[in-house]
Amino acid sequence: MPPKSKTKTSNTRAAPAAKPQTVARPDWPALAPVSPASDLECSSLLPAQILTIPRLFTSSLSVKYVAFLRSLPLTTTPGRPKRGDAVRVNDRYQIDDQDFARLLWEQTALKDLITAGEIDGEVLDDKQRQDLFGGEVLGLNPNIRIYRYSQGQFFDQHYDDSNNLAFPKDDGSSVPAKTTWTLLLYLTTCGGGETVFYPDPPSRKAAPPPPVEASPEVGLALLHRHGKECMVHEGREVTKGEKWVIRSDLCVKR
Ligand SMILES: O=C(O)CCC(=O)C(=O)O
Ligand SMILES: [Fe+2]
Repeated sequence: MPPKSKTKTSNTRAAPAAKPQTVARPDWPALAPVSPASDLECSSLLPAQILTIPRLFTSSLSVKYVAFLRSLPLTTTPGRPKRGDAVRVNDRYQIDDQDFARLLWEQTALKDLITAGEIDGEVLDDKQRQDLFGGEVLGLNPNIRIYRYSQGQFFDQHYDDSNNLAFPKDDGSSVPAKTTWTLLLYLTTCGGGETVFYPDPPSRKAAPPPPVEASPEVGLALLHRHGKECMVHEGREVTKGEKWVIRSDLCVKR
């Protein structure tokens, strides 16, 4: 059952990423057709905390991906989470795939939109962009996670941690990096399944601001700040259909 109360759980975290599988890379379908960055917009759902890019994946690409992702060996959440880990009830596949992370970054409009730093129609300068993304953006975390939530499945309230990694460069070397924002790319529209964020009250005595909800939409990319400045959030129970998500993170130089 999903949580009844919407009160904030103080220190629940998403379980740390499991060790990437040492299996062959999936034969990911070509990332086409995609819309050019000039046809898309990056807007704030909550300024400096949550960004959205509708139609990052076209609907035909999303449909193609869902059909392909079904063929992957997804694993249903193992029973009880470890102490302190959030309850997540869904089917998941995870792989360390730097080539796919690079394609997802470069062949969709993501790289152009994020590095151009045009948000809500305003172009950020270098300093503003680095402040927003937590440093010099390198690309996407090679740790790719695929989620399928069927009816009744959900991801309980938690925070997402920032992780350190060695970010792979084209020449085979790597740069010290850390993750600063979560990327959720929704491939389907479903009943329920909203990703809901609970902003902190401005002071201890103030009433908590209303939650901010994002409903899964075909091809919609959502980015949210994580690590120290992560808001408590959850994936609400899916009530109809299936919710498919590709998850990665923005990486910056450490
Ligand atoms: O599926 C969702 O809506 C939320 C996923 C999430 O919070 C996570 O991957 O950490
Ligand atoms: Fe999360």
